[in-house]
Amino acid sequence: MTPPVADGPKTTYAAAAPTTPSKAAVTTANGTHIKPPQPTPDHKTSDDPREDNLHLAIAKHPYGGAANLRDVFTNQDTAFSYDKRDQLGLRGLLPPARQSLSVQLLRVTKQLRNKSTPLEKYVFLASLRQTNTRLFYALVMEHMEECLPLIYTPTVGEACQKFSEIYRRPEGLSISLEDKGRVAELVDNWPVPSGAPRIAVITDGSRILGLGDLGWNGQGISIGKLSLYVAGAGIHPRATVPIVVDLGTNNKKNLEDPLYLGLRRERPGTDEYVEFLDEVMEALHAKYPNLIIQFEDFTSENAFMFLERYQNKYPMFNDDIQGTGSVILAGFTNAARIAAKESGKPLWDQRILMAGAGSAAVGVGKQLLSFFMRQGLTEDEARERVWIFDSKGLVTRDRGDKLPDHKVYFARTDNEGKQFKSLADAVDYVKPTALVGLSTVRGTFDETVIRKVADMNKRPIIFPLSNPTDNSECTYEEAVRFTEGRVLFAAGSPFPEIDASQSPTGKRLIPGQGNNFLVFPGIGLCAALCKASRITNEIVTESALALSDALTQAERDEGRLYPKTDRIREISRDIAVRCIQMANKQKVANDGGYTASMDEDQLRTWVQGEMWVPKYGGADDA
Ligand SMILES: NC(=O)c1ccc[n+]([C@@H]2O[C@H](COP(=O)([O-])OP(=O)(O)OC[C@H]3O[C@@H](n4cnc5c(N)ncnc54)[C@H](O)[C@@H]3O)[C@@H](O)[C@H]2O)c1
Ligand SMILES: O=C(O)C[C@H](O)C(=O)O
Ligand SMILES: [Mg+2]
Repeated sequence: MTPPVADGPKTTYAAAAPTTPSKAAVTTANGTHIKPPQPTPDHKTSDDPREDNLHLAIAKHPYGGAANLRDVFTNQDTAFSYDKRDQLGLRGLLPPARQSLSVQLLRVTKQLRNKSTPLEKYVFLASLRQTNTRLFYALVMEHMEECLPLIYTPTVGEACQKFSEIYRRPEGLSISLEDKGRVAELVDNWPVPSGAPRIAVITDGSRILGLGDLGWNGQGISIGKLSLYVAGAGIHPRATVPIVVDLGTNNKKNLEDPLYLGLRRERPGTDEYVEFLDEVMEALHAKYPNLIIQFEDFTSENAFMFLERYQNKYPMFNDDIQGTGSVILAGFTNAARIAAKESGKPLWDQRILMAGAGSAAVGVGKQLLSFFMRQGLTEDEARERVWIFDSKGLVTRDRGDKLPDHKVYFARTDNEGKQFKSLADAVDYVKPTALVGLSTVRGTFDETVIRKVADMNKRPIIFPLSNPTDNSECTYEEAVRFTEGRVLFAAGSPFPEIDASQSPTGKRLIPGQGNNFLVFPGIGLCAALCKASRITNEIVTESALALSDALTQAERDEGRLYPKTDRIREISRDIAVRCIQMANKQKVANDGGYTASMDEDQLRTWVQGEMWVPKYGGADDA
């Protein structure tokens, strides 16, 4: 993600030999025999030099010497062999000892653990990524559960709030409104000598987690999400582009902060905004036609507007609407199965009350409809089982305020003129089996609310999903205490487990983390590998079903609703496989029939082989 050395000739790349399953001819649905396409070394579907696959092998740096130490992708630091040191002119530029990646890992793990605050750890990890990318990813992958809350929620939230203050080196692409009319030039400046970037995460910084408008500082979110694409789905780090579109900020604190690195102006009106985003999307797509663009942390109205505007035009998706919808559908399905089994009620007999009516809540609400519809309910019957509640109360058609478009679909018409201003009153009225929190407000699920839902249900489902941790509608400890340990729980940010000795049930209790990071890497991996021309709603729903199916019996026995996070690569691979199959079914895969020609096992082997692994030597070596 960090640009390579700015001066000197560019690093050259060559594609590594891909792993391809051996295949004989296959019979198509219409009975003709086709030989699977013989993939070129990088599965190119055209001769366009930008159509590289995920393996971007790095050849020797032509200028050698110190350039190899400064290029974050080729740097091996103390692991450079003595031969390589001679070959590259590195003698004398490194300490005499030669150490392996595993010894380097011991050192950086120690250095990480010696930092006292999460933010210091974040800065340490960012500096490592900006110095030796492979070592950074090896560290993150070896200690996934420890590093995830540092490079992602909750610490990434604090990092974004202080992003200008903790700035060390530029990372990613910053496209500001002042670049209007010349965005293509900026995109051209992105340093990828050969091979194309495959995944971009783009934010305008206007709604970072539950922390509001952070302006340019939101770039930390794009970087954090893409780190998970690499660590969690094996996208090559060189193939990722974190983007912030800086249109100014309405955050006074930032505007008055002398260290703030973004544009010092307030945000423009919608027309200017849309015109600018159109230019950005056109420029990115023109240069990189297969680039998958993930929209992240836009204010809800803009999130919906851009999804509608671009989803049938570019390979893009909105993570907060679609990724969140998918991950919650998966966890909810798993929770509902447990609740139904223990209560003896039918699986579809769920009533979901959502606190929050923004992009995340409406995205989740819409995705949850497919849960009910798979049980045989019609769309209208399914919709009747979802209530949304915002800062003004239960969302009804006759509440008296003008509802934005995205709330209208779930606005109730069956409330007989009654309005419900407090969540506790809404709980009495709705009698929910499940509470889903996407309100950004800590304490929304207070003791009264949780106890009411606990009284109504044998196994209440409570998902406080707002991020970061301080914005979570309730803590795990509270949910457990107020339900005597009966809660089926998932939160957006990680919460600690409850030890058997502290647990009201006498058993160890494990909270779920219902966060879109469990699905977006797999969706993106699918789209990048099959060169999807669109990311359809069906692909997103398939990612939820694949995630739900990924839970093992051992994980179910532990009471988990989601797979363990240290299995993220396996999960992303399996999600990618199912999504590629769906992409082929929907004819949006654009790889010349290559992935369509494989059966599921072959596809899994191939996807696994395409996933980048941080190591020295081999294709990636300097
Ligand atoms: N877990 C995940 O994977 C995930 C994914 C996406 C978003 N989120 C989180 O969801 C939150 C919301 O995101 P968004 O884009 O929808 O934001 P948003 O600001 O558009 O929506 C917030 C909604 O909450 C409502 N609200 C405010 N105060 C409330 C209260 N006291 N009670 C009930 N509702 C209240 C608002 O009226 C609004 O409808 C953020 O904190 C974000 O971090 C989590
Ligand atoms: O970034 C996250 O942790 C999840 C989600 O996309 C959010 O906006 O909160
Ligand atoms: Mg988000």
